[in-house]
Amino acid sequence: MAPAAVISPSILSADFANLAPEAKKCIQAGAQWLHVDVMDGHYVHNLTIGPPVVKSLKAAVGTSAVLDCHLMVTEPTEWVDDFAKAGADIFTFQLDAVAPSCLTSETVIPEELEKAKALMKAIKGAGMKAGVCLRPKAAAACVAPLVEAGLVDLILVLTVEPGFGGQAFMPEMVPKIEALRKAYPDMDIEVDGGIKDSTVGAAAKAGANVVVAGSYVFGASDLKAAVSTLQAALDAAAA
Ligand SMILES: O=C(CO)[C@@H](O)[C@H](O)COP(=O)(O)O
Ligand SMILES: [Fe+2]
Repeated sequence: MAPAAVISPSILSADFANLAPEAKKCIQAGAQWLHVDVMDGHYVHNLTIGPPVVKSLKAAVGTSAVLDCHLMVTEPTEWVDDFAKAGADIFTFQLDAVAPSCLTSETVIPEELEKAKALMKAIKGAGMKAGVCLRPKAAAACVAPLVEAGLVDLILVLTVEPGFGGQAFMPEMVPKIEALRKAYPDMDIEVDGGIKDSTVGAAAKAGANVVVAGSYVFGASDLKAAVSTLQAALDAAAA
């Protein structure tokens, strides 16, 4: 069965002084997940959200939304337990943070592959779903041994360089989404970066079933209409 369509607004573009009401507005508008961009100032030059904020967000939304945590950090392994305790549902890490060979080769070198596998086992062992993120330069083929090992719950395709919201969608990432959907018909494939009314169709038609959108959703004059537009594009692609 094809995986369910999901909208995951990125709270990076929310008003952090009003995070709980902003999150609840998204849920009331029909969003099923909330995307939490975690940046450590090392992997990318930005500092955002850590476990205390995830804990408060979880307390505010309970089980009404999945907390979809996207970790752009240099040492994801160090954060598994803290995010699990805070209430993260999905822990997605940058594959190149643990396996930099994915940026220059279609095959991850064995030592790095073992590190990625150990991390994913730890994520699942801590009770979270394990996601693997491919930044634009990371080769799609590199996820194959991880999927074959049964460790991948979600593949996130970044359609911008990591670090900031509000960047332009990279259309050259569409073939990567298509290749992953062809290889993994039942996998949650998430697209993240520059998603709005004019770009969501291409990502959805290529096979993404989970769409992240930050500046489009929180910058909209009508947040509910923005979420509905994204949902309609996913529904049209699935039909
Ligand atoms: O992970 C990232 C950026 O590194 C994203 O989740 C962005 O925060 C999405 O923002 P928009 O491109 O939708 O404004
Ligand atoms: Fe993200």
